[in-house]
Amino acid sequence: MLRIRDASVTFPASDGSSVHALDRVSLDIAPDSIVVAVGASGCGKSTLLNAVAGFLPLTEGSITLDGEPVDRPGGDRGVVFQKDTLLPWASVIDNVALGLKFRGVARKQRRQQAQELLDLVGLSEFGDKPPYELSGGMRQRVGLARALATDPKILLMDEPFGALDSLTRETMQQLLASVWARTGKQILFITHSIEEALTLGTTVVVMSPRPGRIVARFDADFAREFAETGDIGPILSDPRFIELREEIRALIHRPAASGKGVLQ
Ligand SMILES: Nc1ncnc2c1ncn2[C@@H]1O[C@H](COP(=O)(O)OP(=O)(O)OP(=O)(O)O)[C@@H](O)[C@H]1O
Repeated sequence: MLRIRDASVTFPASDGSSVHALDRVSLDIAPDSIVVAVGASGCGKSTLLNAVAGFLPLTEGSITLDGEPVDRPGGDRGVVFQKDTLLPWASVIDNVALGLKFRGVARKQRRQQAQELLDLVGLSEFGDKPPYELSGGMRQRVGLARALATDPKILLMDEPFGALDSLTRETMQQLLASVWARTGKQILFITHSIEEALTLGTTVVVMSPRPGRIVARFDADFAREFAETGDIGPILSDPRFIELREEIRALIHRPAASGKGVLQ
C-alpha cells in the first residue's frame, strides 16, 4: 500500500515568490488498483508522481510504501515517462534487463526474464533490435517492460501515452489494462485525458492548480471490463461513463463547483 499524507511541495519561483505545486495531498494506492490523477496543465500531477518516485523531496507531509518512507528513488517503484528514456546504443532486450543488471542478476537469467517481459508486452521478436528501429508505441512498450523488470511494488506512469497517435494510444491502453489484470500491480497514472482516466482508473482523482490540490475523487469500474474485453467502444458509450466524464470535465473547468465526489 502506498500512502501519501498531507504532501506539499513548494518551489521557489524565479521572481522571488514561491509556487505551491502540491498542497496537502493525501492519497492511498492499494494493491491491484490503478489511481489516475487527471487535471489541467500545471496542477501538480508530475510533481506528485516525481515525489512518489523519490526524485524530489516533499516540503511537508509523508509518503510511505508498505510502511517504508519514500525519500529516494528505488527499485520498488517502476517509472514510465511520456518520452522514452531508452539507451540508444543498447539493444531492446538489454534496455529491459538494465535494472536486473544493476541488481547483479547473471546475464543468462536477466535475458530470460527480459524476454518474458517482451513477450508480455507483445515484442517477442524485437529483443535484438536497437530502440531507434522501433515506433513510438513500441518504445513505450519497451519502457513498460523495463519498468516491470525489477518486479516493482508500484508502477508510476507520467502521461506515458500522451505523445502517441490515437490508435496507438488505444492499443497501449489495452496493453496496460491487460498487464494490470495479469500482474495485479498497483499503478499511479497521470494524464490530461478524462476518457483515459476513466477507462484505466479504478480511482480517478481530479486535481486543480494554484495550489495543486485534489478536488474530487471517483471510484470507477470500467478498467476491469476494459481489461477483459479490450473493447473501448461499449465503455465510451456507457451512460455512467458519459455522466462521470461530464462531471469531471466540469470540475476541471470550474474546480470550485460542487457535485458528487467533491471533497472541498
Ligand atoms: N522545478 C520547478 N521550479 C519551479 N516551479 C516548478 C518546478 N516544477 C514545477 N513547477 C511549477 O509547479 C506547478 C506544477 O507543475 P507540474 O509539472 O507538477 O504540473 P502538471 O500538472 O504535471 O503539468 P503538465 O500537465 O503541464 O505536465 C506548475 O505551476 C509549475 O510551473
